Formats: sequence, structure tokens, C-alpha cells
Amino acid sequence: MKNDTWGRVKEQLLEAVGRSNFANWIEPLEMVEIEEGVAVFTVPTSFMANWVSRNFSDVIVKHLVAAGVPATRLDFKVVANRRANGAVPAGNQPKGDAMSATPAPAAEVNVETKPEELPGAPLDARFTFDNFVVGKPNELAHAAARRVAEGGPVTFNPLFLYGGVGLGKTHLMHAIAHEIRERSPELRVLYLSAEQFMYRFVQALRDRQMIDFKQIFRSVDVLMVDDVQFIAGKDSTQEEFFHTFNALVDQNKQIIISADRAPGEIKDLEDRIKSRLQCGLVVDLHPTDYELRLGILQTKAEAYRAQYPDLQFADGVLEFLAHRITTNVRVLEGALMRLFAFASLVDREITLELTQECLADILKASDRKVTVEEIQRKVAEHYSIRLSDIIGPKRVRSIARPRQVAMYLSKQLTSRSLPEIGRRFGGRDHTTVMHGVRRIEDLQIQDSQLADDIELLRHALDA
Ligand SMILES: Nc1ncnc2c1ncn2[C@@H]1O[C@H](COP(=O)(O)OP(=O)(O)OP(=O)(O)O)[C@@H](O)[C@H]1O
Repeated sequence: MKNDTWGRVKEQLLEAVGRSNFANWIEPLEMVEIEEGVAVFTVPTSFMANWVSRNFSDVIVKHLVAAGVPATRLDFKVVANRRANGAVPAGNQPKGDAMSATPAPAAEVNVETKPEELPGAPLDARFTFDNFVVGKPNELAHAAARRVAEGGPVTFNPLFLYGGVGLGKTHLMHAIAHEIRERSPELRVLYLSAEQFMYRFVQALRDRQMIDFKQIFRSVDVLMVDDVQFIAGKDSTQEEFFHTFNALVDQNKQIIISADRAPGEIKDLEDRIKSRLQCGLVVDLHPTDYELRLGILQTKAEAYRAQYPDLQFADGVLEFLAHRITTNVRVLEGALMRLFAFASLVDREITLELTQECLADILKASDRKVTVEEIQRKVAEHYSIRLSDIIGPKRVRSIARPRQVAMYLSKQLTSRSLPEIGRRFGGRDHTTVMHGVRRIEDLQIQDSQLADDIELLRHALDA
């Protein structure tokens, strides 16, 4: 076939597949010969051979035939000697070796991108499964992560991990990547943040390297994208992410995604992406509880003590921190590190006093803000009465006393004024609240059962 015939067919294909597909997939093809109904093309990469063969064969054959070329099927040959991981402008390919090679199905040609060439983010060596403390709030997420890391047939795809700030999503993602790399070094694992994904995508568009981009992202065995909420509202990045996602799922490759909230709650994320993200297993990391925080502190303190055996902890310091710093694990870790640094500087035992002095700002910022509504709910639960009764007008003692307890705790644990508290108790006057608070203050002294109840409630509200 003459080159100008292929040139004319290309013009038709431009209209048929659109400018972007044409530039990415058709333009780089070079027609070499037609033999016994097989139209032979050279392509820059095996990925491209596969992709064009799967997605554009029919349309190419159709237009070839319409132009009078007797083609019934296509064959692609990857031309050797190209740039390591990229396409070469059409028309510049060295042809010698590839042309004399035995024709091979496109799928058998394999141009490898080595793991080190993958544009991923580095993994933190500390973020392993061994260093991850498991407790009730994260046991499901941990189990799912372990399962994915162990490999075997893909059971849930994608694995979607979500949770609030600093609860261990990134730690788990890195742990999975470490484990897979250790167990199956031949697998190509690509970990990166959604922000980096966008950055690579924009860069590829700008440098006209979309073929490389697609090739790399669609040729990995495990794709891990952290903080996916970042692409919300970024239309072209979402589009590309969606296609990458589909291409990998189609090939049964594992995808692991993390976000700060559930897929359905990510605003400005296309519905089709939301529903794709929900297809596999969605697990959340719950806010830490006291036991998990204490476990994390103990593990970290032990590791630190192994390094600095002279370091002394007074009893109750770790418990105090686990009790007081409830925001997230990152803050907890930061507090512990500061404490260690301070203690080794002043060369003193870490006492409760030293802890309070050294971490005053963190402790203040971490003070939990309890609401009047939470107090009312907990008190109602504790005394097995209805929440509406706490707020309502009933005056029988079995209801009036718990109501006074709730008023007392509201005064103690929140910064609300008496009139504000009164308003939240069904619009009562501030004098009624004041009376309730005083009554409980007095009664506590004589009534040990009441004192215990209040202590229990205070603890529950603090946790
Ligand atoms: N269960 C845990 N055991 C040990 N360390 C933990 C645990 N959970 C969190 N951490 C530690 O807390 C810090 C914050 O965790 P990580 O970066 O994984 O949080 P994240 O959920 O990804 O937060 P972000 O939403 O900010 O991205 C890390 O140093 C991590 O090692």
C-alpha cells in the first residue's frame, strides 16, 4: 500500500476516533506492509500494540477496506531501540531489527518498565505491619490490608480505606506495599498520592507524553492512590483516573485507594467514580479509643527505651497522655517525641508534672469539647430514661434528679453560661439551672452512689 493511502485513511480515522484518541493512538502507527490480508504496523511500545489492537482494530480495518486496502486483520510490531519508556515521533523509528523479526501477536511482546522507573512516591520504612498497633477501631481495616498484601486471587477490588486525619491510612498503604514487594518482588507496585497522580497527568499532557503516562499507569500490577479526595472537582484528572481504574480492574489488577471520607461523601467526585470506588471493599478506620492510644504509646515508648535505656517513666504518664490526647495518632506521636527530647535534654525522669509542663500547648488544644447535647444523651442512657424527659417538664424525682445531674455536668464540662444551658433544657430559666447545679454539689457529699454515677459519667464523656 502506498503511504499516501495510509495518509488518507488516517484523515478518516481522525474524524472517526476524535482528536485526542487520534493523537495518542493512531498518529504514532506506521504502516509497513500488507500481506495476505494482514496489515502490519510498527508501534513504539507493546502497551500501545495491545491497546490499539483491543480498542481500535475494527475501526482501522473498516477504513482500510473503505480505502480499497484488502485488510482483514492487523498485526503490530514493537520497534526496538526506542527511548526507554516512551513513544518516538511517528516516522522516526529505526526499523531494521523489528521488521525482520518473526511476526508475533502483540500480546507476546513485552517492553518492561522496571519498578524503579515507576513514578511513585517513596515508601516510609517505618510504616510496616509490624509497627502498626491493632485495636478495635482499626482491626477491620488492618485485616483487609493484610489480606490484600498476602496476594492470591483478588477478592475485593478496589480496597477503599477511609478515616479521619492521622488515623493510619498512609501507614497501612505503605505496609501493604512493603509486604507485596517482599513477598512478590516481581510485581510492579505503584504507590502515589492523588495529588502526584494529577501532577504526573498534567505534566504528561504538557509534554505530550500521554502514551507514556497511560502505558506506565496501565501496566502496573498494584496501583495505590492515597488521599483520592484530592481529585474531587478536577475534571480531567478524574476522567483519566477513571480510565486508568477501569483498565486495571479489567485486567484483574489490584487497586487500593485511601480517602478522608467514604466514596459517597466525597463532594464534586463524579458519580460513576463514586460507584466504581464502592464496588470493592470499603472499610473505615474509626477514631482511636483509649486502649488503642495506650497501645500505640506503649509500643513507641518501648522502642524509644530500647534506644535510650536510661530514660525513666513515672507510672501513669502514658495513661495520662492516652486519656488527654484524643485528636489523632500523629499528635499523640508528636507529643511523645517532644517529651522524650525534653526529658533527655534536662536529664530528668518523665513525671506527670514534667509532661504537663512540656506539653501544655498540646494538652490545651486537645481538650475535648463536650456538648450539652452529648451530656444529656449520656445521662439519659445511664439512668435509662428518655432523652425527651431530660428536656421535658416532668418533675418526678426519677427524672428530675438525672436532669439536675446533666445540668451540673454541663456547667462543669462545657463553657456554656447558665442561661445558655437553660435554653438547651427545654427553655428553663437560669435560676432553675443554678438551683440544679447547687443541689448536685451538695448531694454528692452525702450520697456516694450519686458521686460514683457522676464520676462514671464524667469518665465516659471524657473518653
Ligand atoms: N495503629 C497505629 N499503630 C502505629 N502507628 C500508627 C497507627 N495509626 C497511626 N499511626 C501513626 O500515626 C501517624 C499518622 O498516620 P498516617 O500518616 O498513616 O495517617 P493518615 O490517616 O494517612 O492521615 P492523613 O489523613 O493526614 O493522610 C504515622 O506516623 C503512623 O505511623
